[in-house]
Amino acid sequence: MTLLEVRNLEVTYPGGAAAVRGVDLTLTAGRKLGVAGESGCGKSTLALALLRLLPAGTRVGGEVLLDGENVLTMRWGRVRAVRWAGASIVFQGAMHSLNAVHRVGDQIAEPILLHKKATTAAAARKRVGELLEHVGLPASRASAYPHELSGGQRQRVMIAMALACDPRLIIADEPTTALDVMIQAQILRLIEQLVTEQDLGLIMISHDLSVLADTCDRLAVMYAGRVVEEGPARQVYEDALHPYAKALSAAFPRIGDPASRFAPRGLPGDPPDPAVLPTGCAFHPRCPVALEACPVEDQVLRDAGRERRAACVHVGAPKDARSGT
Ligand SMILES: Nc1ncnc2c1ncn2[C@@H]1O[C@H](COP(=O)(O)OP(=O)(O)OP(=O)(O)O)[C@@H](O)[C@H]1O
Repeated sequence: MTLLEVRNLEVTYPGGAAAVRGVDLTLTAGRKLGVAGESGCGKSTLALALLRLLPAGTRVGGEVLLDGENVLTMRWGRVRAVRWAGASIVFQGAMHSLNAVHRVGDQIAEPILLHKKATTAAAARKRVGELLEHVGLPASRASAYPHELSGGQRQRVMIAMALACDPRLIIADEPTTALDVMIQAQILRLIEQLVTEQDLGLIMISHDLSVLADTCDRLAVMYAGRVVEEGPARQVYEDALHPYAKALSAAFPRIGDPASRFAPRGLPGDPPDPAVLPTGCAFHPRCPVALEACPVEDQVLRDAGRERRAACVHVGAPKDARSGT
């Protein structure tokens, strides 16, 4: 069953930065969608837009259908009910997301009481203990302050908090970026396990394509606010169709491929300023296979077969148009 359907989502910040442009995404319960791309491509903006967490004055268009209800047009009272209980976000860097002066148990209990998942303090404490154990921490850690926990433990607390009101969708924005590799792997396995056990939907955001390819079923690669490629995660990672997705995946060394370890290929140039985007395909100034038409014609996602889509003139184009300039 479709859990989340994003249709033609557009986000423009005050000042004119077009951070998300015409994004369409679909997610089914129990499935994991990765969203990848360089810093500034609009990943976090997309996550924030899904739960209407963007700053006042931001222009948002399109539809975000969560269990069939459009989050973008619902009343604020309903939005507050949907946050935590319908969908919740795990942000990167738990130290900044947790309040340093409150015990972590009290912080997890807050949404539980607010959303009436427990009506007494004792029942909320019991639920906090269960949640902590569920994410691999002893219930007794509820009395700890954030600084008394390791980075991995704090991120487990954030995950427990995200699960507190039994959401159907978890949005994890760089959930392991601040952690060392061993702990990162543990947290990723935990998230995967919880998603499968509880039949949740997961949107995981990362600049690291290899992490997403390992964790997710499908992968969407963003560039300048647009999804430029979307498809089965391993295929997009190992055999990308869009030149940007190809460059991004080549930037990560592969286990078992010593050549790629020593020669990661970077992409020249920087992503464009979303307030002043290049004409045509926004990737054309950096694209190694741009054609004459690319500065003129914008590209949208096109069906590329085998459940894959890409927004490139070379995908689904007639053969004689495929020679690069
Ligand atoms: N509050 C804001 N006001 C104006 N512009 C913003 C605001 N927040 C983000 N932006 C701009 O929107 C664009 C997308 O930012 P966003 O944080 O969504 O990218 P990202 O892909 O998540 O990057 P990162 O990986 O660095 O978090 C960037 O150019 C950023 O500068």
